[in-house]
Amino acid sequence: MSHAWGYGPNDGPDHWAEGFPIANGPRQSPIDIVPTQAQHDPSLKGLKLKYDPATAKGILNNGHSFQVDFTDDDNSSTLAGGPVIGVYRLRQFHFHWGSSDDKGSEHTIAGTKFPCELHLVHWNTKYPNFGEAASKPDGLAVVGVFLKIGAANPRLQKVIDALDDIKSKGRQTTFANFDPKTLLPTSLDFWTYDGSLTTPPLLESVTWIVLKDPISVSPAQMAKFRSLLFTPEGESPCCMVDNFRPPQPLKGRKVRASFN
Ligand SMILES: CCCSc1c(F)c(F)c(S(=O)(=O)NC)c(F)c1F
Ligand SMILES: [Zn+2]
Repeated sequence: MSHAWGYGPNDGPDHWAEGFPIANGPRQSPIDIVPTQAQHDPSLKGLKLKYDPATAKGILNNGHSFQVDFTDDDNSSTLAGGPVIGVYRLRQFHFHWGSSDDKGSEHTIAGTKFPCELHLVHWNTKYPNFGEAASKPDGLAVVGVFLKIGAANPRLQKVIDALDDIKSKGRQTTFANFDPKTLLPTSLDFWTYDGSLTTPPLLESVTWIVLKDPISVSPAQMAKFRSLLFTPEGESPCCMVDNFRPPQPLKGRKVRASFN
């Protein structure tokens, strides 16, 4: 039975538990991060991110978001340090955003929503491949970065310029020579907690690393995100907006901060 899911009134986050009962599990994501309730953990190491631009492969409209995929058959692009043990390989990055600037992020900060959130997905090299890792409690590490409305972000422009080629679901094109480190804020201060994928299959395999500082995005750049379609060519067009899951119950989890 196919578990078709989306973000609409009939297949959106309120319905996901029908096909994915883990949606009501103990470590679901995203969450509302309350800075005053996060505990500074001085034992947390600094994030070690090493990304080789040559590993950038392609950009795809997957019908839920768009993703930039990376070759992950060696340790050319990796995450280590921070809250994780060992080395995690970069698999892809993608975004979640709103239909207007007052919503769009998945994580929130003391109830504050951002217009967009970037996710960089990495998998633990103690497992043989991404698929195996995605099913293990320490299998994935996702770096989340908030985007806030401001000046146009030149670091986003190469991604934005590719969107015209992937307007509809299933469209993809090459996307070479890109260093995702250029998308990160100067400070790598972060909050971390144990969570899940925020889209089906909602696997509880993600160590979340949410950066404290946002990067900028302009209204015109956000308009380009919102010009994408959830739908394939030939179907009545449905704008790709509001592709975010709302915050989920913390269920006793602790959020740690790498900073004071
Ligand atoms: C079967 C997963 C394919 S890779 C992937 C993804 F495509 C995705 F969208 C998210 S997310 O939950 O939406 N954001 C963290 C992930 F975590 C992922 F690992
Ligand atoms: Zn995501």
